[in-house]
Amino acid sequence: MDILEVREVGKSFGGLQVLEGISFSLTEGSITGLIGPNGAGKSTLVNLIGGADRPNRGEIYFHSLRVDHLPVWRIARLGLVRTFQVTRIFNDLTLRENIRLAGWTGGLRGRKLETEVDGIMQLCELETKAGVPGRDLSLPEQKRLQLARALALKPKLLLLDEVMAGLNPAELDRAIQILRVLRDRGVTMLVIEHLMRVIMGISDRVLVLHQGSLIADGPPEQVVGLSRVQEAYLGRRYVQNRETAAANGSGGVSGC
Ligand SMILES: Nc1ncnc2c1ncn2[C@@H]1O[C@H](COP(=O)(O)OP(=O)(O)OP(=O)(O)O)[C@@H](O)[C@H]1O
Repeated sequence: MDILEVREVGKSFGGLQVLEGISFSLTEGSITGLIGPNGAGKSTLVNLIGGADRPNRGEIYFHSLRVDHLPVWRIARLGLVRTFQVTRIFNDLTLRENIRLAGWTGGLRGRKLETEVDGIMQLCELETKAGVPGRDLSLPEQKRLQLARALALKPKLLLLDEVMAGLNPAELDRAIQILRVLRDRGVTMLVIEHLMRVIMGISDRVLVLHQGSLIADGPPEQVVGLSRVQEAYLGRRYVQNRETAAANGSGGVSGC
């Protein structure tokens, strides 16, 4: 069953057309990677889906309910939650207070709120940091707190905007593992990420944006092998050289 439907969405800023004719659906319980070169329109698209901005054209449906005119807080209460590229946490509050505040904003109270916070800290491997102020957390801990805060809003669909940037390989593996657990619990995810290792490791499907249009949609291995996707990332000349090298039997370079 589809949890999200984006129908012919377009967005411009002044005279700049940033997104045009974007249409796709997300199946419940899936992880979809959203990739594309810098400036392709990925964050803008996620802003529109999460309600932080309005499309100029088209419609967005969450569980068949039209949401593109609703405020962020109402969309979040429906279970459509996004994280931000830049970590947004409260430095003066402890880690636990940061998560509790998010849960409170999402409508949880009393014992239910505390139990939820405990479960999220355990999942995100943050229990030992419960009393540490936001400002004293390491970057990986701040990233996991960002995810934890989003989870406290009880998302059905989670929009993750580059939550793994700056993590080392071991921390990436941990973060990927957490996302897999979330999927097993039924959370649908749309993941913006420049790290192909992450995209290839967790996505059931990959969407590719280039200059405001969707240029590919399919299983990860298939999508990264498409020459139009490699051209978008690496340029036409690079792809032509690579194809010539392959035809001459001189090997190739792995794409993207
Ligand atoms: N509020 C805004 N006003 C004007 N132009 C904007 C605004 N937001 C985004 N843009 C422009 O829209 C285009 C797409 O930006 P966007 O941030 O969505 O790309 P992106 O694919 O997320 O890039 P990156 O991978 O670098 O984060 C860029 O040309 C950007 O400068």
